[in-house]
Amino acid sequence: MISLSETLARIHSPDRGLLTRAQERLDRLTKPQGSLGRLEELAAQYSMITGELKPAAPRGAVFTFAADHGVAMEGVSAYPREVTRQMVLNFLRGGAGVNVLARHAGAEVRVVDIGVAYDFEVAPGLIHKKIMPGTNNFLLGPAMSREQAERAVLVGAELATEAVEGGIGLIGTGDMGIGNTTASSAITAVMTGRPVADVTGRGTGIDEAAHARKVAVIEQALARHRPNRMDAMDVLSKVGGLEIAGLAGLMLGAAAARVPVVLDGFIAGAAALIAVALQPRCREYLIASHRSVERGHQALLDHLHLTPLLDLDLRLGEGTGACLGMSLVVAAVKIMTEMATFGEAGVSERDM
Ligand SMILES: O=C(O)c1ccc[n+]([C@@H]2O[C@H](COP(=O)([O-])O)[C@@H](O)[C@H]2O)c1
Ligand SMILES: Cc1cc2nc[nH]c2cc1C
Repeated sequence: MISLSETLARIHSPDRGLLTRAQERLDRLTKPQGSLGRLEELAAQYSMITGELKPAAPRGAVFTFAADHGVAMEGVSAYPREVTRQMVLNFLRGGAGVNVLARHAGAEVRVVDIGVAYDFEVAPGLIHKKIMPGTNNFLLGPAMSREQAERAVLVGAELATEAVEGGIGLIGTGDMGIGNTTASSAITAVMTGRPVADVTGRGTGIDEAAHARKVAVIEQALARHRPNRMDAMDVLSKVGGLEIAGLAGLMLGAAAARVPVVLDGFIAGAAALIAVALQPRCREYLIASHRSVERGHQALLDHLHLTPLLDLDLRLGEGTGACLGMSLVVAAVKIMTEMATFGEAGVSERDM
C-alpha cells in the first residue's frame, strides 16, 4: 500500500507542449478552425493528461462512494438517513439514475461502501471499504479523526490505481450520502473563505426553516472546531465526510496515474477543493461535467478555475452529471482520432 505523501509526489504537471501539438492536429481536421469549441479543448486536455496524441477511446468507470453523516441528525436533509443504504441497493440492482446514464455513456458503475451506517451482508458487486459506520455529528465533535480521514483518502487513491491497472482510462466521481451537502458546504465555506450562507443550498429539497437550521449548524460547527484552511486534512476530518474523503483520494490516485477525472456536482467539487489543496498539480486532471443547482457550486468552481461543460439544472448526485460529461470526453477523443484531415479528404483549406 503506498502512502498519501507518495501518491502526492507521483502527481506531475502535465506537459503543456502536448496541448499545442494536439491543437495542431485538431486544426488539420475537416472543419473551420476552432468550430468544435470546447470539444476541441477537451480532446487537447485529454492528450495533455495522457501523453497520447492518437489515444484510443477510453473505457470509463464512475465510482459512487456511499457514506452516512452524523450531522443528518440535525434535520438538515429532506430525506431520512436510511435512504443512503436503500440507494446503495438500488445502485447494485442497476435501477438508479447513475446506472441509466452510465449505461448510456458506456461506462461502468463501481459502488463503494466507505462509511454507510449499515452492515451489507449479501450485496454482490459492492466494494466493501467501510472506515466507520457514518461520521460523527460535527455539530458536537469532529466528524472523524485525522487518521480515519487519511485512510478514507487512501481507499479512493487505491481504487483509482487498481482501476487504471485494469484498463480504465477515464474516471468519474459519484456520491451518495444523506446530509452530504451540509459537509460539502462547510468545506466550501472554509476553503473558499466565503460566508456559510453564500455556499449553502437546499440539497435534496429542504424548506426555508430547515435551510436556516443548516446554515446555523455549519456556522456553529466552524466556530467550535476552527478548521484550518491551510491544512486540508484538518478541514476534511472536522467537517467533511467519508465519501468526500474517498473522492478526494480517487482524484489524487487518478492524477498520479495520468488519467482524467470527470467531476459530478457539488459534493465532488468539495472533494476537489480538498484534493487540490493537498496537491495543486491535481487540478489539471479535473474536468467539471456540469454546474449543479446547489448554491455554492459556482463559488467552488470559480475557486478551482474550472468551467463546467453542461448546465442542466441537475442536483441528483450519484455520478449522473459525471456520466454525461464522460460521454462528451469520449466524443472529443473520437473527433480527434476518427475525423479526416483536409489532406486525407481532399477538402480545400482556408484562403487566409
Ligand atoms: O451533486 C450535487 O450537486 C447534489 C446536490 C444536491 C443533492 N445531492 C445528493 O443528495 C444527497 C445530499 O443531499 P442532502 O440534502 O441530504 O444533504 C446526496 O446523496 C447527494 O448525492 C447532490
Ligand atoms: C431518492 C434519493 C436518491 C438520491 N441519489 C443521490 N442522492 C439521493 C437522495 C435521495 C432522497
